[in-house]
Amino acid sequence: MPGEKTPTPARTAGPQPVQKHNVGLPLDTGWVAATRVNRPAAERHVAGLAARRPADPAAEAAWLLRAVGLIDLTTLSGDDTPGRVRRLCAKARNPLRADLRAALGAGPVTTAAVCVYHEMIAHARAALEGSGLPVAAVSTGFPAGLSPFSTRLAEIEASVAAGAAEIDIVISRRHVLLGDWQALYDEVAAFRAACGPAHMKAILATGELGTLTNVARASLVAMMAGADFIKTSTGKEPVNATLPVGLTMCRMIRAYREATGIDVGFKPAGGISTATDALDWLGLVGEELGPRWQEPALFRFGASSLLGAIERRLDEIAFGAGSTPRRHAPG
Ligand SMILES: O=C[C@H](O)COP(=O)(O)O
Repeated sequence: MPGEKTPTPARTAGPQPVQKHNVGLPLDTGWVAATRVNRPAAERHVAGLAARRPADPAAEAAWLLRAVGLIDLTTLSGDDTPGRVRRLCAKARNPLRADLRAALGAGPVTTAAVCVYHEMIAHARAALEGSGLPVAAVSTGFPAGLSPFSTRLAEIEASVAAGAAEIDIVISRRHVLLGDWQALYDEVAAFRAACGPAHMKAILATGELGTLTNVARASLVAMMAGADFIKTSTGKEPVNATLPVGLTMCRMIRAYREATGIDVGFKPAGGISTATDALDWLGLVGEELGPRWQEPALFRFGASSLLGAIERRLDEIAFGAGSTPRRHAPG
């Protein structure tokens, strides 16, 4: 692990196959009510992932190269500037140094996308021109999702018009906490309609949903309402992506697929910042959903600092321990 076999070292750089939209289902409240999750069982299950990380450095490097191609490289800060976004996009186009790729025998690689606030879409689009890399925009009053509903819809429409190919919406947590599944369904379905041709990722903000049962039910309702991806967190909650939450969401993606034949993508996000985190998440989706969920059409890491950590670990593998301080600025 993570997965049945070592992957090809690096995915081809550039545009990736686009997954068809999830057409959704009418809200099935019976299915939602019957869905429950046992937290101790979920915690026991994910505790085994560490033991299944790749044992040899070549396999680890291959999985880490795979992980680079799955990152939605993100900046979501109040002090974002066009210059910061341009530097981020340069990194997305060319995430690993040529000497490091050569030492690892890897071909060209890019991240999966760049993820920014609405105001930065035009700058990201300009900086990514010709690369085929999509721009994802967080939306609907990210991160809290508490602006007026009409404003949230207008924000989606403005971001699609500005060229965002992927829209990361946030749900109203209160609908989950109050068990108002119809309100959640209606909200996500309206967001889906506003996205038009853009792919929609539904951020559940799982750290604010209280229980894994709520995470499972919210996942199901978001998929019924047409989410193309379900995403754990904004990165701004006190608790962001955790493996028990990830297991729960993967199991719901599997259940939805078994019931409908529709593949919904998964995006863990928030606090994923080490190479071993990346290996554990890839192991989880490989075990629960299979190798198609280790490709960018169905899996993304939402992360601002994961790429640097992977690069440092690949450096150690390629050039030996002690290489990192010479090659990377601290931090
Ligand atoms: O969607 C992406 C997250 O906001 C990134 O969170 P992070 O800064 O903890 O990696």
